[in-house]
Amino acid sequence: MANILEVKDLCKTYVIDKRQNNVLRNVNFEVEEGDMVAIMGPSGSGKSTLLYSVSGMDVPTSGTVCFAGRDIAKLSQTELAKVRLDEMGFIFQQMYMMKNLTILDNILLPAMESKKDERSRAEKVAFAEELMRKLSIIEVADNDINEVSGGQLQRACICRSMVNHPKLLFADEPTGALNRAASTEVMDALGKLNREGTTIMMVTHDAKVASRCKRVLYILDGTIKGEYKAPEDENLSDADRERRLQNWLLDLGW
Ligand SMILES: Nc1ncnc2c1ncn2[C@@H]1O[C@H](COP(=O)(O)OP(=O)(O)OP(=O)(O)O)[C@@H](O)[C@H]1O
Repeated sequence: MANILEVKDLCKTYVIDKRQNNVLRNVNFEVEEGDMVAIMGPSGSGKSTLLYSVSGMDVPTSGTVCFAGRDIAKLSQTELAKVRLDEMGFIFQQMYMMKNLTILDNILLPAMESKKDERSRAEKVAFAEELMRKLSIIEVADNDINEVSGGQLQRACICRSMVNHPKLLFADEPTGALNRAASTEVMDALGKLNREGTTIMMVTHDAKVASRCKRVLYILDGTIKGEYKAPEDENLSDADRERRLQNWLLDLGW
């Protein structure tokens, strides 16, 4: 499989009141097409900064980020905005949705903005509905955003992030605002999309969530301290997977 993301010697420094905060220090990693990677680490270790720096939402201080073979620092603002709209999907802990639109219309928004393809509105609607059916939320298509559960709303955000067929889905604490049952629904949805070929990179502090990923990168003080590969044995239970990851994290001082 080809690499969809290649990160080399990535550094990010914030300067506040002349004090330097070296938040990311020479971070190196790759994400292959079809992968599902979790970034874990203590609060303040740089997880979100890393996600934002590699997805073009923030500008690194130094180092390179190659997305689908292109160095994103070399793209103009317009080109980067187009790449982010057409080729990347984003899911956040806070589920930013437009209050005056239905769930379906919210999901359609990025498709309506995109100039990538020649799909008619009817084809875009059909695809949005297909995604909603896949993630079991088709029954709330015409609901307002305050007429659905937290788990349904986050699954709607996932549909919205998928509507332009992204090459890579970025998620920042996608289950952070959800209870355990809703969190399981969301991880089931992301797992299903990954098995169908979607590449996913997410930040999470939750080992149960991370244990559903194929790889875990552990970041501490802005440096990747270790990489965990989930066992491929399909007979392992979810509890076993979580226990193994927990043990690995404990060894790293989690
Ligand atoms: N825009 C910013 N300006 C200045 N400092 C920032 C900014 N964003 C983040 N930081 C600092 O960078 C460091 C890492 O923050 P970051 O949000 O990446 O950590 P995190 O691992 O995602 O934490 P958490 O798990 O608590 O969300 C922190 O010290 C934070 O204060």
